[in-house]
Amino acid sequence: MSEKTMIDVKNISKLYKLYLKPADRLKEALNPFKKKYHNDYMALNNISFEVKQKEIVGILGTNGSGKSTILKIITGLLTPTSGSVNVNGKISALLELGAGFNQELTGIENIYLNGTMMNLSKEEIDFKLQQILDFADIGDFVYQPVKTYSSGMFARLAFAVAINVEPDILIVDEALAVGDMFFQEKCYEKMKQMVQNGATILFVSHSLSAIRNFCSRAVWIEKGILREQGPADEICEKYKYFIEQKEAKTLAKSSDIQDSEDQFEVKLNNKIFMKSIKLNKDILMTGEDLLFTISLGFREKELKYGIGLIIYNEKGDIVTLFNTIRDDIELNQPYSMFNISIKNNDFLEGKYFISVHISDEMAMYAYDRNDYISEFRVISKKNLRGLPISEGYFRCKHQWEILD
Ligand SMILES: Nc1ncnc2c1ncn2[C@@H]1O[C@H](COP(=O)(O)OP(=O)(O)OP(=O)(O)O)[C@@H](O)[C@H]1O
Repeated sequence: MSEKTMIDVKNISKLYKLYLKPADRLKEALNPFKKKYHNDYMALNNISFEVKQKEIVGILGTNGSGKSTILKIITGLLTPTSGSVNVNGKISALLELGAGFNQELTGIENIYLNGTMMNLSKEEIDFKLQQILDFADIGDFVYQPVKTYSSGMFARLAFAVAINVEPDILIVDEALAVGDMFFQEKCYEKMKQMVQNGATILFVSHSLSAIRNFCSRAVWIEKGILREQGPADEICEKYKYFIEQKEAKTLAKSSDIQDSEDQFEVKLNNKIFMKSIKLNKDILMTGEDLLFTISLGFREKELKYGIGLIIYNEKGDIVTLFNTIRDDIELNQPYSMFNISIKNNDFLEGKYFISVHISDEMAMYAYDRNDYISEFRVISKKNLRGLPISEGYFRCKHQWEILD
């Protein structure tokens, strides 16, 4: 492996000033006695790491730990409060879905817009256009404004552009999470090829299995502090154990919580945020009813939104998900409480982790994301001989027909 350093992050810190009300900013600026109207918040605290050429480095950490902030600093979208970043080559970044795209322009126009931003000439983009369209594979939608795209289509186009502009460094922030499995596989394959040809990849994901299978090394950032870095599987093991302990504590706390109490710290910037999630049971048998109750808070009333509940297994793979957008349920006014019920659950033996995402109605922008915020344990039902009724994570409802 080449030893050339492609990204050198040195002692990066990022301090945010948190104002309770927008007016406080002005009050502070005008106060003759320099009275402080804000709280300091260290989103990143003295982070250092290097990424060498042809490495695939995964960044992990719980929600709000600073993963996106460090990526934005590396790509130059944010300036650090202190420290320095040296980048050796052309970066192509897939950060928030939608960043770098103009919603009013068509897919094709956006390809040209993005190509130009990556310093490609019109001729170079003409040359790559077919490749990009083939990879995105979204048919005639490329002639429609991207605001009409589903989040999956959007991810396809954004990804197709990002990898086809031949970057030295590709930075991917959770962008693949919205794509379908087939497309994800295609992207992983393409990224592996890029690395063989000399590219370097920095990759944020909440999926431990994605980091374990895809990355050579991992950097774990927790609450703004670099907790560990090293071989991906080693760091994933440590992180998994950390999450388990953390969730055990959350669960113990959540069973004491009464109705009106907010389970999570209030997020000052979110227009919509999750206040709590409750489960009717945290240990249950296959076949019992499962009920999730999610309560939300709103800082704005005129919003369209969607809620998704994702269930992961212990490896971090998605077992299933429920999403109002995918279920064609329109939410266009503040509703403070939601029940999701699963009758006669089909889960098999194991521990399952829950994430709750609240997004805009296109699932492009996350108002609030709470990953691994709760869990439940399922005990498999046994058959008459005492054997578990099946193996795996899920047993579909089915019927045997004996025909002869
Ligand atoms: N513009 C901002 N002003 C104030 N605080 C901010 C701002 N942007 C981010 N933060 C805070 O900085 C912290 C780090 O945010 P960041 O988005 O980098 O976390 P993350 O690890 O990417 O989280 P997630 O996994 O939820 O995407 C969070 O607590 C967030 O609320």
